[in-house]
Amino acid sequence: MADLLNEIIFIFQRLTWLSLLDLALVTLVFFVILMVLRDTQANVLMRGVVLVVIFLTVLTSLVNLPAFSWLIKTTLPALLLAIPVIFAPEIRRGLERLGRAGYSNLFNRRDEAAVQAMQQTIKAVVTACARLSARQHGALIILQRADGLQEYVRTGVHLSARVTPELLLQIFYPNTPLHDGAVIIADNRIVAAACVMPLSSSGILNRSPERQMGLRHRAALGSSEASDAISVVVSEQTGAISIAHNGRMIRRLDSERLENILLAFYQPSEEQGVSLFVRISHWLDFLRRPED
Ligand SMILES: Nc1ncnc2c1ncn2[C@@H]1O[C@H](COP(=O)(O)OP(=O)(O)OP(=O)(O)O)[C@@H](O)[C@H]1O
Repeated sequence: MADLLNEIIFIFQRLTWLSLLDLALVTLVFFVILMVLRDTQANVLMRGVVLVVIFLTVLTSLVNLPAFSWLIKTTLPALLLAIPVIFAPEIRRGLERLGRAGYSNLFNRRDEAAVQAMQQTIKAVVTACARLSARQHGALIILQRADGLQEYVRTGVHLSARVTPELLLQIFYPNTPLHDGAVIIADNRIVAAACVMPLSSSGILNRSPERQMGLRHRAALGSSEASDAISVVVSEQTGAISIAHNGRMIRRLDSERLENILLAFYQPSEEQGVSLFVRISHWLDFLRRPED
């Protein structure tokens, strides 16, 4: 312990402006990495790795374990190299998001027409969901945000149509050619129907009291894990409307709550409020669940 303290004092005594700049650059690199990995599964792994590295460094500096130290020194770089390989898709998405955030902040001032178009799209989705729910017609609607969904659009039937409740009702009418799969909405257009979305592997739906949740809900959750899209799902069995975002699902929404949540997601200046709002909704949903 005394050795460690001496080492720390030794390091502080030798601090210069240059070494401070050196430290600042390393901190900046870590900051950028964490920003890129924010809200991805790689972030959780990264935190785990950092904790393990800190723990092992402290352990090997406190206790003299030569063989163990050798093992750590030789395996750790390989482990660090493996992370970008394992999480290549998440890192790519994070970098894309970072690039787009800078671009949209600089050049994308939302005009009134864009806001109105977005509100109309949300209204159409909400109206369609309310009717689908009343008829107990299953539906899965994916609202694209910053992350592109082209790879999933390719799995479905290309449409490029205006978003209207009538069209959504028609698409999800049982036993019609397009009713199986998801509708993807991007830039206020229905770009495709009957799309195959990624299934969630997080197991959240299995851990929930509602074990009957099947593939449609897993696809809704999976889409929200694989991108920043918002999934709206109407259950064929119960007519219940749910929203999935960022790997979380808010269940049993009425039209008003659905509309409020969707509108909140599209208010760029209220990012903080959105997450708080969604968290509160999620919490209320959790509290309500045992009564159902
Ligand atoms: N990967 C997928 N992408 C998009 N849609 C899918 C996918 N897998 C299944 N679906 C849709 O989900 C339907 C099957 O739903 P299932 O009954 O298993 O789900 P559920 O979550 O229990 O929903 P519901 O409450 O509506 O029955 C399929 O007919 C198909 O339309």
